[in-house]
Amino acid sequence: HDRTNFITDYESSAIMEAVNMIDGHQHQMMVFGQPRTRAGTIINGKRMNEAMTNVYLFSRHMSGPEVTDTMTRSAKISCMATQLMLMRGSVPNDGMFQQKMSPFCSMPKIRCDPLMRFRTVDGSCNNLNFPLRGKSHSAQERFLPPEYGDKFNLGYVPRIHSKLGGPLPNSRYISNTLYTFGHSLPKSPLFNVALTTFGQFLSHDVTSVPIIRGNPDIECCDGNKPISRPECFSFKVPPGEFETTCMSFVRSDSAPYKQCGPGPRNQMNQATSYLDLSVEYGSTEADTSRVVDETTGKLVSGGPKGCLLPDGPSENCMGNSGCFFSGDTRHSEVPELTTYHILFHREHNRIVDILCKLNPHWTPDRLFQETRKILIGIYQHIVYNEYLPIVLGRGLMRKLGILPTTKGYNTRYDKNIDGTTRNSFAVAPLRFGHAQIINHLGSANKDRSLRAKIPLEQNFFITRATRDEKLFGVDGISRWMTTELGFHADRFIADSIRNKLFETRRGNGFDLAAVDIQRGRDHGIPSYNAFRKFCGLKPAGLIKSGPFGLPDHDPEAAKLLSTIYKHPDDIDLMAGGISEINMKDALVGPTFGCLMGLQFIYSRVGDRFFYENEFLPTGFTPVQLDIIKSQTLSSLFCRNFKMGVMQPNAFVSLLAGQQPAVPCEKLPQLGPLQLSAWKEIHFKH
Ligand code: HEM
Ligand SMILES: [Ca+2]
Repeated sequence: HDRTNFITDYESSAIMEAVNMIDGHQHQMMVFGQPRTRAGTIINGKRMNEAMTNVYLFSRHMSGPEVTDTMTRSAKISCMATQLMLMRGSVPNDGMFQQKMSPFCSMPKIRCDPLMRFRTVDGSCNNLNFPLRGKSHSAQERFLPPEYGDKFNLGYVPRIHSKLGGPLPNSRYISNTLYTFGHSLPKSPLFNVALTTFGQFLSHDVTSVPIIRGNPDIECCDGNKPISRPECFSFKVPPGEFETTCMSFVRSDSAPYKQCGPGPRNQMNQATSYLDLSVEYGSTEADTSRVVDETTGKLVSGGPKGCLLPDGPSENCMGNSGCFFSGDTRHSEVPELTTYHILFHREHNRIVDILCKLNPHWTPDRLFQETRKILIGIYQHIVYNEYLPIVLGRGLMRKLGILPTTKGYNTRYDKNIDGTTRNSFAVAPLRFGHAQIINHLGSANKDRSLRAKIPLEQNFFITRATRDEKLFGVDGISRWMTTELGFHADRFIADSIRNKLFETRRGNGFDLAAVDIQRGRDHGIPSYNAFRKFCGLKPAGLIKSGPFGLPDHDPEAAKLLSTIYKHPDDIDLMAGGISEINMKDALVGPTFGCLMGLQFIYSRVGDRFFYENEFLPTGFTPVQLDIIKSQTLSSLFCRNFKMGVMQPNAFVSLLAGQQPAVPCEKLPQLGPLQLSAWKEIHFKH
């Protein structure tokens, strides 16, 4: 009994001390109630890097400070109190710690309604025993415990140390070496920009990690000099490559782990982890109420003819062509991505119109929910039936048991599986798509001939091309992106994002490939070799190709890795994974394949509302399910854009000569005839 009291004292005093420290610091960081000062403006006589504005647009806090700041505060207090206790030589007791943290813990205690027919907007209560699993604004899960650089491994310092002592190699140096030297196949022989961008759309559905915010926006470079403050992790770039030799990097924001237990920093995911089109519908009730017209159940539209996304605050985009609004704030990162947002937006509204005629007695809310459920079903089917078989290979999908059947139920739900997005998955394997990005944006005519073409870097967060119906517009862009071949998914990264990401003038941009590596270290992601072992793959013993070295790299990549890293256990997951030889019939190597495979098992098996589940009334009836399973992405394109003709497999370019173009009428339909499976027999009393 005495001992318990003794521990209680330690927990309480560490937590109280942490509260004072964090609140004091938070106060310094934020001038509450003041208008936000954006990057690019002049502060203390100095102009901040304008391209930072774009970084803040991309990695911003999607919800108001009341959501994220309280969440971050709890996480910081937990982490700091853990550190204080460890410094004093006491080990935190989980239960006691959580109990003492509860007044400062902003994780909601949720009660679920087991009879709830539709998935919640924020992902909570998907798992009835663990309501917070996969919920928006919570910490990502991990495959492996973090490896940070500070004494107690709590995340105050990112992963920075080599196993042999000294620092890890510089991220820009890795990018300059590994991502440029050698011979790339210039373009994929088959796959188009629509495949690349679908990956981005899906990424934004499952992960959205904000960077730490201050007011004014945090600057992490002072000219050539990296600024030393806890929020910063800037890195050097060689002279002459960018305007300055400092590349600004702000660390990711954190969220409490479970109910604010003791432990290291864990990064926050603002999106719901589930494949639930939160990109479109939002990840909080507040977001959803902004995108839905509650008088009709439709999504609010905008644009001159009312068939684009609604207008959003112009400060959320660059340029002077206005901004849009959608469930995810990154909608205008590139116009191809906006096109996907508009694709699903239009399909939602089209389905509402039909269901409304079939079921005139349905309320707008019922129309919204039923349509959302149908569209998520179609989307999940596209992810598992069309997208992932290309990325992971059909054979591996079958082996993992995640290939959908063509008809009927395929229930694999397991309430013990956690569908939450894994940190390392979002920071490395899922970013393989960055290698597929090409250097320009285009638009095509109905015969798929090129109509216009502009450098990609002129389009980041600029809505001009999307709105310009004459030259580009969603019709022109969708015809182009289903035709234009993407880059081969290998270790070579396009100039548009490796040297010009977010630039507003020559030289002030970013290197996304280097940032990806740096982000992995920021999140404490263990090394490539640690994940090889986790996957049951042979870890590299030496840094060279062959049986004793890197078994899944070609000699050229292995040689480059050996010039970069001192020790095989230093290799960053991103660098080691993306430079592997792709698996047969896949776009990723075995390590990324393993981690993506696992995550996509969890995303499916851990989702009680997964479309293939035989769970009524949350699931579909057999007839409804077969209609969902007949749908393809190409039919969605056809229904919502002026495609004229279309190839049956939307991701394989017509230029590949593998499939004939067919008239849209030949593709699967989803009209009143098919949707009559949703007609409800309504008994009048
Ligand atoms: C032109 C297209 C794209 C641009 C400009 C872009 C840009 C970015 C940027 C700036 C970040 C944040 C980097 C950081 O600070 O850590 C990011 C993150 C990410 N990107 Fe991309 N990206 C593009 C396409 C893609 C594609 C095609 C995929 C996947 C197939 C993808 C997957 C991801 C993922 C998973 C993240 C992590 C997001 C998070 O956890 O919040 N991106 N991207
Ligand atoms: Ca989601």
